[in-house]
Amino acid sequence: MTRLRLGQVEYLNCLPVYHALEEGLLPLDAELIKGPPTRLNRMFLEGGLDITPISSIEYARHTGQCLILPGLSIAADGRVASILFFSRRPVTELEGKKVLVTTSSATSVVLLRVLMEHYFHVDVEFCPCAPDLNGMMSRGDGALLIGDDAMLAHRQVIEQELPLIVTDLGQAWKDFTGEKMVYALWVIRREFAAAHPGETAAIAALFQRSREMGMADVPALIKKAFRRTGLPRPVLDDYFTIIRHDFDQDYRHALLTYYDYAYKSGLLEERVKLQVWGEE
Ligand SMILES: C=C(OC1C=C(C(=O)O)C=C[C@H]1O)C(=O)O
Repeated sequence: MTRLRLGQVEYLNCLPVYHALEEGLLPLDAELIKGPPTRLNRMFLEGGLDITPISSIEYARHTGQCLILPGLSIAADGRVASILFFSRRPVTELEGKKVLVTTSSATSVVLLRVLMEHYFHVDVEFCPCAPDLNGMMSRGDGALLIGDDAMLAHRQVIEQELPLIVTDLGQAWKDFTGEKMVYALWVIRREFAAAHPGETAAIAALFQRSREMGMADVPALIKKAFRRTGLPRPVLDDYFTIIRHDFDQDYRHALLTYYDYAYKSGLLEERVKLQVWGEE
């Protein structure tokens, strides 16, 4: 068998799951490929990765190619702190305005579109843009950022006292639907799972173990996250409390609710069934 090619979102949200693997605390014979979500999505869908976190909206668009690894996601129950919309005016006052959306995201761009249509009731123009708060705000009236980019931009707003309103889309989604939100899922290529069932079982178990070990040593996560981003420790402490990696019934229900809205908004062509490895 050729070496497993494993994707890793290059944000802090993945640290709890990958820390033990990165540190060699668990054995992993795989090539780790880091990148922003949209790059990993593309690589996986082109066959360049065997297992990766994928934006949950991209899973829905390509269910034929993937199986979900059980018990794992990138999610939050309400406020998420890393999916943020920055605007000069309240979101409800943006009718007819242009907003910039980070090219690193797929799920959250659709989440923003759904919320604009069904919750904030405003019609805006969406333009893709590289993730850079200042550049984005110079080109429009709002900016969507995700991951570390969002957290660092939020710091900038606070430290420089920028006159921007920061809307947490996880919180807005919760206020709207009462649901949690699942931003990404770990998926495995169907062909890979069929050809290598033993390795698939081993890697699914390894991820669970790694995540348990990561969450059992939050101070180590915070130390590493501080080295990587320079974000204040209380911010990191808060983040590792609210960012979740569960995929139980509540999260599945929440994800299907999100897919329903994406479908209603014409951003998904079909209704989706979740296909989880080991449950087929
Ligand atoms: C919570 C997050 O989850 C994610 C959001 C994604 C998206 O919007 O497509 C994809 C992967 C995750 O990184 C985040 O990036 O902050």
